[in-house]
Amino acid sequence: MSDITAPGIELAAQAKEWDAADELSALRARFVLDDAVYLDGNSLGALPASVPGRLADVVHREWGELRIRSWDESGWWTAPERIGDRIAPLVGAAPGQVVVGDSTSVNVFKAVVAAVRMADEDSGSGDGRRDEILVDATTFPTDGYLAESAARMTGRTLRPVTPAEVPAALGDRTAAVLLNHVDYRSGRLHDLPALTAAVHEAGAYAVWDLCHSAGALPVDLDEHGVDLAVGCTYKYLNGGPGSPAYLYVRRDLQPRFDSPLPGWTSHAAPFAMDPAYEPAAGAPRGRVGTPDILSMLALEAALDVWDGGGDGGSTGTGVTIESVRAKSLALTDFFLRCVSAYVPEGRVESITPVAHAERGSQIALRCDDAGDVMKRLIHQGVIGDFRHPDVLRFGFTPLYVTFADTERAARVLGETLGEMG
Ligand SMILES: Cc1ncc(COP(=O)(O)O)c(C=O)c1O
Ligand SMILES: Nc1c(O)cccc1C(=O)C[C@H](N)C(=O)O
Repeated sequence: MSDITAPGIELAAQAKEWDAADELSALRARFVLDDAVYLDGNSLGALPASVPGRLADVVHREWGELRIRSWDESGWWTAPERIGDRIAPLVGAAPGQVVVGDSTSVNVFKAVVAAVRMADEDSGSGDGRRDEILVDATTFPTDGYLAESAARMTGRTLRPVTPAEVPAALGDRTAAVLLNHVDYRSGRLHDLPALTAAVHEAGAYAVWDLCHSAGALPVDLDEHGVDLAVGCTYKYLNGGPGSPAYLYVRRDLQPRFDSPLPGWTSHAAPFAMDPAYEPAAGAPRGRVGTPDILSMLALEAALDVWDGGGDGGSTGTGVTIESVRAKSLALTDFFLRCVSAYVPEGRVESITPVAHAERGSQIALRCDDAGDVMKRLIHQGVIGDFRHPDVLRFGFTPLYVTFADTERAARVLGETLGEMG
């Protein structure tokens, strides 16, 4: 039914030209995709083609045949820190500072409590003089819930403020600040370097949630002196549903990282089974219990996409986060251009900033009847998601989303809204 208009022909031709010139275009073949336009990688990344074979090997050989020996011989025991070191370059961290495990929610709790304990240690007496935790008032709810519990447990007050209000809210009462790098709803990218510097200026600790930025844009944790960071691996890192999250603890803070969940796998000598707890050195201090090996090794295989692996390296494509960011911005710019060409005037309003410095890798459009609109889009093979009460969210994963996908998504959106009147 699509009646491509003159601007439509021009946009479709433009998409074709950019796809042909795209240095990342070969990567799409490394994912299991169909004819649908998949713009929900900011919720659940697509399946990397390397994962099913690797998981079958883990199940049949490593578990089925080697059984208990795999903890050593197949490297299961050290998987959390080994895979942490695979994620580290994607978030600008030198090796030895990222450990994989648990959910983002659990890691938020560990990081916020540990940050407050460090603030207590700084003030000497541990008397709770720094009695406030600031939290992003617009955060994905789990971070707010966990920060509230962390505050209650450490005897602090939780103060929700928007990221823009953080500099003015900081002071000598602030112990820790929990922020999102990219807002899950609007797609707004917050100024991590400036906000981290402001938190430090106030003598407090910065905890960043990287769920919506890691794998989509440079984070540069080490360069900006971030204290602690957490993030999930099932969005832009394509680790699979419920794949384990990660925790970054800056190297010089590791000896002071006092986990509120000191499980036995974070012990310096776990197999000594010592009743007295002695924390491991380095990133493994952030571990809790037995790692979830199946999910973790699926994630490890998924990360092959980044280093030209997954196909034996035959394409030899080393993917840089900078090239991913450049394509992400080109895709979201192009989507906004196509939306203004195809969508009836005034029917949607972008709540994602136009400025590149303030944009993550998604476009969020405010739209009447957004829930109904998204159902119709999905029915026509354009998969985004709906966020209550009126937001259409479209996530752009540069590893597999094309410019042709982008043009088609906007065109179908325009047609759908045109039909709905
Ligand atoms: C910013 C942010 N933090 C945390 C989470 C969720 O964490 P968890 O993996 O613990 O469900 C999400 C999405 O689910 C998120 O978008
Ligand atoms: N983690 C999710 C899940 O288990 C089920 C459905 C959605 C999710 C999500 O990741 C939601 C996502 N963080 C968001 O930005 O809305």
